[in-house]
Order: sequence, then structure tokens, then C-alpha cells
Amino acid sequence: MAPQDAPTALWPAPVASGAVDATVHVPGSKSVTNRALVLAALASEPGWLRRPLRSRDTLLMAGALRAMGVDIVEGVGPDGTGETWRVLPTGLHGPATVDVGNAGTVMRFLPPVAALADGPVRFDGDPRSYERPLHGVIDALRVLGARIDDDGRDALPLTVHGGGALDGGPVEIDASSSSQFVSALLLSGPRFNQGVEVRHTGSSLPSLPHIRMTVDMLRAVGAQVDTPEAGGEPNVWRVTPGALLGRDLVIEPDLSNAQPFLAAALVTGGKVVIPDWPARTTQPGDKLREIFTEMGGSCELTEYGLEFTGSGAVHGIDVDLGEVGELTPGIAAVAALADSPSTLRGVAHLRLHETDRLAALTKEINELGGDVTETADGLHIRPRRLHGGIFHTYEDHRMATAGAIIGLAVEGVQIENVATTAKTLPDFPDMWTGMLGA
Ligand SMILES: O=C(O)C1=C[C@@H](OP(=O)(O)O)[C@@H](O)[C@H](O)C1
Ligand SMILES: C=C(OP(=O)(O)O)C(=O)O
Repeated sequence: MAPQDAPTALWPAPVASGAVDATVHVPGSKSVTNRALVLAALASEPGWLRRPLRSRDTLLMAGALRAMGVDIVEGVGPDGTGETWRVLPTGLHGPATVDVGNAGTVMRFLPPVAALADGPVRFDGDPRSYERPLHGVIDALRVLGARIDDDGRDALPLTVHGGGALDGGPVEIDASSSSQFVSALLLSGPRFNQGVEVRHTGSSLPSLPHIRMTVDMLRAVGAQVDTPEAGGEPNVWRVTPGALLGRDLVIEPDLSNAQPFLAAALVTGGKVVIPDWPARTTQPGDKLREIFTEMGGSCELTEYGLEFTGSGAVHGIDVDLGEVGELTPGIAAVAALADSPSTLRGVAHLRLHETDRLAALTKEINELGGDVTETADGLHIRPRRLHGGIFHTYEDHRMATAGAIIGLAVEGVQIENVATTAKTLPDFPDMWTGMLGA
């Protein structure tokens, strides 16, 4: 949790007057957009991103790469439709400064890129970014040959003294606090002289689908990656050195940002269609089809997209969310409105996300009259009749959308700083009222 009680704008969360029935076009995935930007910047030829997400996290990523000399040109796609970013990897230069905001993808994926630049790159960000774990990336980069000045903090702010190249090779890390440590080292791995071999030594590893996303996207630009899944050693990933191709990539909709809209169908017994839901994806949000079905809905995936229908009943769930941690706030919000208790497990690492999400969800739902307790690795949620009040967001986009879900069913919920949704979904308030007005 973080600075709180500062007077910030309150957004009256709209109550649903009946069953929602809407088609919601969800913008591009944060995780895919930021990986695509990094890979395009490291490629040996230009590439395109079509329908990239334009939000705080992705604009910070683009800004950081531009600061290191990469040319990213905004425009209209070659077919005349949709927004695109053309990425021209013209070199990685320091001195440069990078604002990571509170974007895990920027603070973890870019120090390895900066190690390849030909000068110092200074990293700084929001106060919360100083508290988020970065040791896995810093310590690994030092082993792989980088010089990093962090005044002994093992955290932000820091300076990577890029030497124009990096030896690379084998490295051990404990990525139990964030899968992004593994993704960060793999993404730049093809550009290290010896490639990279990452061995995770911790007891658990969250967000495996996000590591699969990294591997899939690396392979799609021509990298050779060996993984535990492909018959390799458990917890070991190897990336061979080599040039990366420039690609023309259409970014999938952000399925984790589709969550509040699907939740609206579930909570109101309505129907929401998300066009362009991919038939095959590594995004963790795809798991919502299963989770929200177990909680009372049903869905149909067609060529057009996903049609999700609520039954009018919302059930509690006992579920391990370790692989899909970023879905926890939205699931907790639905669980608080369910007809039976829920246990959400496997997400201790959420205490180190945008805010301490376990503490924040417990406090905010309980202040509306709920009965939530924290466990060692998750939440117990016993639904109770809730009442209105201020729902604080702790500068966490997913707290804001979680509060909006509760507000659909509870009069008088006011979301503090709904603008924090700009991290990944700047149009959220308009999309939400649009869905309800549809
Ligand atoms: O690699 C990524 O794009 C992400 C990985 C996950 O991070 P953690 O493994 O730190 O939970 C996820 O929660 C985050 O929203 C995005
Ligand atoms: C944990 C999240 O973000 P980040 O990429 O900053 O880690 C999230 O979006 O839920």
C-alpha cells in the first residue's frame, strides 16, 4: 500500500441498472506491446507494431527506447487502417535517462538492453518503483559482465554503464518474486555475446504464462530458445546468440483488461462480447474463460471473439492464481459479490506489485462492509452485504477496476483516482460508462 488519504478526485462508480449487453473493443496487451517494442529495438532490421497499446506503461517503454536512440515512428498502418508504431533500431546509445514510472516491464526488461548501449543509462521512477524487487536483474547482469551503480541498494534508482556489448553466459537467479526477471534476461539474451542460460533457483515461480509469452515472441523473431517445457532441464532457459528479425506484428487485445467487462456480464447476469479474442494465446487473461465459468458464467469463443454470458448467479471459487496473479484484484471483487466464500491462493508475490494488493484488497473491501482476510499466500473472501464508501486505489490500475466491478452492484461506491487506470487502460472510465449505456 502507499501514500494514501491525499485529496484526490473521486469517481462515482456507476451502478448497473440491469443486465449489461455490450460489445467492448479492448485495446492491445501491455505485456505483448512492451515485449514487441524491446524485441523490435534489438532487431537488425525495422519492424512494425500494429494496434499497439498506448498507455502509460507502453509510452514509458517507447520513450525509454527512444532515449537510447531507437527511432519509433507513430503512424497509420501500411493497409491504411489502425495505429502503428514503426521501430527503426538505429543503435543503443548512452548517456540516456529512463523513467520507469511504476511499470514492472520497463524497470525489469530495460536494464539488460541498457547494458548493450554505448554509455551510461540512468533509471529512475515512481516512489513505489524503488520498493519493487529488481535484485534478480541487477545481480544477474553483474554476473553476465555489466557494470551497474545502485549505491548498494539492489533496487532503483540506478545507472547501467553500458559498454556496447555484454559477455552473457550462464547465470542463476531467484525469480520467486517476479517472473519478469527471467523474461528480462531472455529478451536481450540473443544480443549477448554468448547468449544466456538462466537457471531459476527459487522455490516457486509465478506467472509462467508470461515467461511462455517471452519465449514465443523470441522465437517469432528468429531466436533459438531452449525451455524446460521442450524437454530441457527444469527451471532452465537457454537463448542462443543471433540476430533478430524485424516483424509486422498485430498486437492482441489485453485479456487482463477485458476482465472487468467480463466481470460486469457475470455480476449483472448480462452478456459482453470481446472482439478479436485470440484463439491461441499465452496471455494469462485467457484463463478467465475457465475461472469466470466456474464462478457462474458461460462463454463461447468464435472467429469474431469471445461472447461471455452471466447466469445471474455468482459463485465463490477456490483457486490457485499463481500463474495468473494479475487477475487477482478482479476475481476478488467478483468473489466479494458471490453467493459462497472464496479462497484465492498462490499469490504472495502480489504484495510486491503496484501496491501490496493483498493488503489493499482486504482493507478496501472490508471498509465497504466485506469480510476478507489475508492468508500467507492469498485471500479468504466471505461475501457479505456491502455498502457504499470510498474505494482507495493506491495508484494501482487493477484496484480501480476492481472497485468499479463492486460498484456495479453496490450503491455509493466512489473510486479514488480512477485516472490511475491510465497505466494500462486510459479510456477505462468512458469504456465502462459506454458498456453500461449500450
Ligand atoms: O511479464 C509481464 O508482462 C508480466 C508478468 C507478471 O509479473 P510478475 O511475475 O511480477 O507477477 C504480471 O503480473 C505483470 O502484470 C506482467
Ligand atoms: C503487476 C502488473 O504490472 P507490472 O507490469 O507493473 O508488474 C499488473 O499489470 O497487474
